[in-house]
Amino acid sequence: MMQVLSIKSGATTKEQCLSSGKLMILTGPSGVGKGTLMRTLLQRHPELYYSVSATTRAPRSGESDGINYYFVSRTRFEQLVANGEFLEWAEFAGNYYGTPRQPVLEKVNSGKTVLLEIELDGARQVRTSFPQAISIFILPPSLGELEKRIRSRNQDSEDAIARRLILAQDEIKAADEFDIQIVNDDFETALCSLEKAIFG
Ligand SMILES: Nc1nc2c(ncn2[C@@H]2O[C@H](COP(=O)(O)OP(=O)(O)O)[C@@H](O)[C@H]2O)c(=O)[nH]1
Ligand SMILES: Nc1ncnc2c1ncn2[C@@H]1O[C@H](COP(=O)(O)OP(=O)(O)O)[C@@H](O)[C@H]1O
Repeated sequence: MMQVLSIKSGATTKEQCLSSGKLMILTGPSGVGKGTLMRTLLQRHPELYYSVSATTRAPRSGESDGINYYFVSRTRFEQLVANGEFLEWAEFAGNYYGTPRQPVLEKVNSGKTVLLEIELDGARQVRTSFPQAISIFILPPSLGELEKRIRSRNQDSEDAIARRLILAQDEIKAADEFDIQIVNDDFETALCSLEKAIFG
């Protein structure tokens, strides 16, 4: 089925013709388990395409450039914004994050299912540019459990944790804007719901 999409690129707007590819947006507060769900999903379904974002955040231990993120300086990120290289971008907890435009469009146009794991502001931008995108919000069983998970990861400073917990409350309030809500309480159950959302 052919779909005509309107893609906003900075000040310009252009139309793209997509074949059967699907664009899935996955959003949820920090620590809810998005990364863990994504990793497991990609292991089980290597045909899915995960969009690697650019960020100005410093790499965490175990993260690699080009795999988890493209780690760039603020200056470089701002150049990429100015060149219209991002499908969407946002500032989150003091750092920039953005989705490289070209690979996502190429993969969707070639019929692939593309997964974007992005925060709320970026998700809103993509939903405006791609109304056909399917958006999923991952919820924690409680705020207390969310804090436990962020801390158990043992990767963020107290300041980063505090910022993420404040942002989490606003993000959770927006869950109803999304097409599908999944509570990540039992991991396997959440993964199964995610698979249903993606594969129907
Ligand atoms: N808008 C936007 N958000 C992103 C992008 N990449 C990652 N994020 C989001 O940025 C937030 C922070 O990510 P990260 O620093 O890896 O922290 P974590 O969510 O606590 O693991 C998360 O909500 C991510 O989903 C992107 O390309 N664009
Ligand atoms: N269903 C779950 N139950 C308990 N712990 C979980 C669950 N899902 C993820 N976690 C743990 O929560 C922590 C945060 O998960 P992570 O995937 O890094 O979150 P996010 O990418 O959303 O910030 C990790 O230690 C992960 O192992």
